[in-house]
Amino acid sequence: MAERLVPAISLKDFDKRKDYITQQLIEAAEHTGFFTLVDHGISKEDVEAQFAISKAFFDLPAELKAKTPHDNISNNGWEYKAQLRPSTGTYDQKESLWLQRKSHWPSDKDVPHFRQSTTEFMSKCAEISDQVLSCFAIALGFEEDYFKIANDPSQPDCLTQLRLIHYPASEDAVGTWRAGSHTDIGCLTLLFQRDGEDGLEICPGRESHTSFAIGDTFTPLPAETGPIVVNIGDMLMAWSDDRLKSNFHRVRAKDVGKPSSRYSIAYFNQGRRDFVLQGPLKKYPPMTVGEWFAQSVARNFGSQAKVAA
Ligand SMILES: O=C(O)CCC(=O)C(=O)O
Ligand SMILES: [Fe+2]
Repeated sequence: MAERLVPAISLKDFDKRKDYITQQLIEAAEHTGFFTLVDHGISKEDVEAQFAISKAFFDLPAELKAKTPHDNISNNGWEYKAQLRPSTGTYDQKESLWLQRKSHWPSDKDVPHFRQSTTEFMSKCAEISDQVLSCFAIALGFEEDYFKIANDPSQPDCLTQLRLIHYPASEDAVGTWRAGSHTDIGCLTLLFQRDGEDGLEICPGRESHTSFAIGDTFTPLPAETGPIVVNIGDMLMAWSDDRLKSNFHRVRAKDVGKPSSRYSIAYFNQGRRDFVLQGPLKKYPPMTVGEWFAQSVARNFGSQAKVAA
């Protein structure tokens, strides 16, 4: 394990401080890889409320969760220990619910206020993502709203998703991978954690030397309710002509004792399917986000051929 700096970047007074925030974001993205956002506009209470909604869903009996089944084509819905990781050769020890604005949602009868609260949470995540991505757009030499347009979640072809995740407590989890090492396929991920539910470990893309960072050095990133952990995905790496590297991360069960449950929430900015993706230096040929995704899924998941972050 290595000590690594994970800078905390404040989004306070974003419009007034945008130039300075842009400098901080690009410095962090180019050098440390991971960073956290504070003063981002989602209160700690709102994050806790969203986690409470997530827990209420995962506490439902399996037959009620299965009313929102996972669909391999859209990658939306509830999956239980179904994500096979090439890095570990085993299934991640977790269940998750993938959502898009227009996907199939759990009913409010099963989880009161689920849809409205979660939709509002997604909108706030979209606003924060737009702020960060507009800074990256400027630094990369794109128009300021380039990523906002490329990633507009109100458009029907937008692939952006929210993922509620639960790693169940288990007697036999010691030494297992709750989530195997990977980079996210999309553009930019906002990750919410809860106080005390550690397990996330990171390895910046710049410091990894193997295809899944196997054998590379990882650093634990302690869980805290409030700050948002941000990581760059493969799509933004391609879109920046590899200037901003995607970052490896994994979730490990504790080595001793019974690991308690862990909840996390990830918001994946994944672009609009029909948008043509190309970096400002044109290092790679132009390709639609949809084509790029299909290639990336085949590379990362081979025969399992399903979209997963
Ligand atoms: O639960 C976490 O902290 C990580 C989740 C994650 O990496 C993913 O879903 O891609
Ligand atoms: Fe991830």
